[in-house]
Amino acid sequence: MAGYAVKEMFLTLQGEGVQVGRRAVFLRFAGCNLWSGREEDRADAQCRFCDTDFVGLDGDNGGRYPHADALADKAIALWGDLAGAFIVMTGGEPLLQVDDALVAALKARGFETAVETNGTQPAPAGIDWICVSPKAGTDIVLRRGNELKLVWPQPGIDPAALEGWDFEHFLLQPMDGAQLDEARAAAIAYVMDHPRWRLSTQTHKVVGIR
Ligand SMILES: C[S@@+](CC[C@H](N)C(=O)[O-])C[C@H]1O[C@@H](n2cnc3c(N)ncnc32)[C@H](O)[C@@H]1O
Ligand SMILES: Nc1nc2[nH]cc(C(=O)O)c2c(=O)[nH]1
Ligand code: SF4
Ligand SMILES: [Mg+2]
Repeated sequence: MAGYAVKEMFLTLQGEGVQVGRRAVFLRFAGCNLWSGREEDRADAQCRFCDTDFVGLDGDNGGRYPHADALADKAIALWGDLAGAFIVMTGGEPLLQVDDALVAALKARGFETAVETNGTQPAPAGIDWICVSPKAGTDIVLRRGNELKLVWPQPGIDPAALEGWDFEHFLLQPMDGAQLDEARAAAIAYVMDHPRWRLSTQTHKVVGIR
């Protein structure tokens, strides 16, 4: 179907990664290629630890946007009349939907653009900040960008094997879920032994914002 399927769009602070703490519009696209988003499918999905509801168009400012200008107009309205407009495109898997027209429409409104992606899809040119978060057992085509943010622990991925990829920053993000305390301890221990890597905490969950 034509246009962009958006789960939700809201103003918050970037909670993760090297850009943590920045005021940002979050544009969450509906749908992902590694999980249907239905709980009954989780155990058989390629990505089984997802912390996000990306199903449907029913969130704040969600819906089907017919063209890039409509989506970019809503995004800049959410940012408001301040300098330094910054947008993070996420999902779901944003690179199933982000295209040249959307990147151009966001830039025309003054946005600096960022994307959070699982790396299985190529990225259109012109995105200012690319965060790739690889998932074990998937074919990663996007092996360059600004930050590589690996959810940890993930059996089947050796961080050392990723260090040759073309990223400025390498981060381990503890896997949220029933074993979060153990995951955080494991991530800290890994970083203490491997200083090329740094810890990414999901700060939005700690401070109580979206
Ligand atoms: C919900 S994903 C959406 C973007 C894209 N599909 C991806 O996976 O990168 C956003 C970020 O949250 C991370 N994430 C998902 N579930 C998580 C969990 N249970 N604990 C920690 N990080 C998680 C992902 O790895 C990714 O970096
Ligand atoms: N505040 C906040 N920061 C985030 N950084 C990445 C997120 C995501 O779900 O992609 C996220 C999110 O959901 N909320
Ligand atoms: S790839 Fe991203 S959006 Fe898709 S299921 Fe995994 S963490 Fe969730
Ligand atoms: Mg999130």
